[in-house]
Amino acid sequence: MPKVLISDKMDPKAAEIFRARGVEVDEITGKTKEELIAIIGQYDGLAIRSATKVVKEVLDAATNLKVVGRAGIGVDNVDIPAASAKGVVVMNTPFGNSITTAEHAIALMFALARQLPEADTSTQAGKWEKNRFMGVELTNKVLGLIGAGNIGSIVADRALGLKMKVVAYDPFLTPERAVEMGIEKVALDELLARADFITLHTPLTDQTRNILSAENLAKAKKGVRIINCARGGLIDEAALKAALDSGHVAGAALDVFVEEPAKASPLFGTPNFISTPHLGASTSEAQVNVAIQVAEQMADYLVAGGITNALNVPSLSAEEAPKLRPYMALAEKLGGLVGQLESDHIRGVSIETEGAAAELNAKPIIAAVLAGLMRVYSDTVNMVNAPFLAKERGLDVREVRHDREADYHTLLRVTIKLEDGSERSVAGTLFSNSEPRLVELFGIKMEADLDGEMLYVVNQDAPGFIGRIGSTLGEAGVNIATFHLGRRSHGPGGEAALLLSVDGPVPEPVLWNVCNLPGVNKVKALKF
Ligand SMILES: NC(=O)C1=CN([C@@H]2O[C@H](COP(=O)(O)OP(=O)(O)OC[C@H]3O[C@@H](n4cnc5c(N)ncnc54)[C@H](O)[C@@H]3O)[C@@H](O)[C@H]2O)C=CC1
Ligand SMILES: O=C(O)C(=O)COP(=O)(O)O
Repeated sequence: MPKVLISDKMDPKAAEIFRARGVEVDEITGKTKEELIAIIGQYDGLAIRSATKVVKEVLDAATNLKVVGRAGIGVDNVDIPAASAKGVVVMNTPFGNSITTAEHAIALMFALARQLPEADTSTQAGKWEKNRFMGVELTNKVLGLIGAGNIGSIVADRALGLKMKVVAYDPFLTPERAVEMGIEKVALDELLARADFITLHTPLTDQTRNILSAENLAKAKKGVRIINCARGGLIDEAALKAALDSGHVAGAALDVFVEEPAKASPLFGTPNFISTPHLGASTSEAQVNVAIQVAEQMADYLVAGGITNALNVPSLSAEEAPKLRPYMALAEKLGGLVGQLESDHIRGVSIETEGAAAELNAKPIIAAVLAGLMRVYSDTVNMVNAPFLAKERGLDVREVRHDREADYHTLLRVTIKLEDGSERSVAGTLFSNSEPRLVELFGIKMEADLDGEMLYVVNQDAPGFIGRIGSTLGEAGVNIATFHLGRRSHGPGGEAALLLSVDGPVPEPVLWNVCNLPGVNKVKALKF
């Protein structure tokens, strides 16, 4: 039974779903990195929010881990390249908390416009400072969105309802989408020059880090008010403090900080500064949404191999999965065959599909070929890390779809390009739409199941050879389960190949005996 650790506070629905789906679950929150490293080895899945930092050292200790599920959106607390290299799927729940977070941004915008927290503190202190708190109206003000994705577009919609004018800086926002949203797409400098309020809704990346730097804050309109419900690190906090002190920025509301938990920021106590402790996603509705989604997605993967909302591997929808699964099994076997036969000299691989196979989503099929191919280098290779490892090794991976009449209703061909420029190709099909079957091996037509322990023999076609190999194996107590043969030329006497499946591994001395039989050119034990 797969086992999941929930390491951040999560709605109880998550644990309920895991258990209902046959996944064992432990909820242990608030662990330090060292404590997490000590226990992570026993888990197949790790369900997190923003507090758990899934860094490389944690992943290195996670010897059984298959999936990290983020009950929320931002995954900057997960080392995704390290997870990919370890073959761990990283998934999030991209929509479950977006309305809630957009509402928090709007709440903070109102709070800034009317100085609500300070007015509340003063009133409850019995001061009744009616003349101290003069606010600004939102109607007709310009709201500058930095990032107009899911959350940004909900903020825009709500702001338009408040009769604000919305401008957005987002290099990936198409002009058509901007028109559809009723907003104006602008360059960052123009946004800075025009916005009365700026709200940030981008992920934290190398491009967005310090997007509101000292320089950009200086370009902002005097009296601007800034809201950040996205990530600490998007604003230079020291520069923001200086701009608030000088009055260039009239107010700032931060839900997120460079360092969290933020317990001693220089911003604390600054007039017109409002903060919340990363509450953007904290409503009961959003937390139920993300808990249900993350548990369903992780259970789908751990129990049934379905992949939804993964950030480092192509998705496999519930509709696609049953159709693709036999192809992925075929792809992995063909990759495994060429990998075991030619592991040392492969420079490139081309994956060709024809017939029914050419209609399918090729990404999972390619990943499965690469996983089979590279399993010879490490038995921890899987569909997640295989494309990553292939890239790291400089393997040239190509996909070709053929739209032509073929001998088989569906065919997958894997061709490897070797160091010396030569190519070798294997091909397979599906029998009864579900059973992977080899149909061609390095130019020799041959039908075989690639399954269990096998022996590959290349020999000179000559009478009596099959009898000799049968007796050599029989004398060593190796039972032959199936026997497949083919030859390169149509007539006798050329190169022939044998694929035998055997009931157990063939011991090394027996392999040598087979190798020493007259006419044998090559022998290789294979395992599928
Ligand atoms: N405070 C909180 O509790 C929460 C914070 N978040 C944060 O909000 C962020 C945004 O979430 P979504 O809107 O769902 O993500 P999204 O992926 O739908 O939208 C992000 C937008 O940022 C844009 N973008 C990327 N690089 C950019 C750049 N260099 N300059 C300008 N725009 C750029 C993208 O094109 C995209 O449109 C998340 O990455 C997460 O970090 C999300 C949920 C809750
Ligand atoms: O979903 C996100 O990106 C968030 O930042 C929410 O964070 P949380 O799950 O509340 O720790």
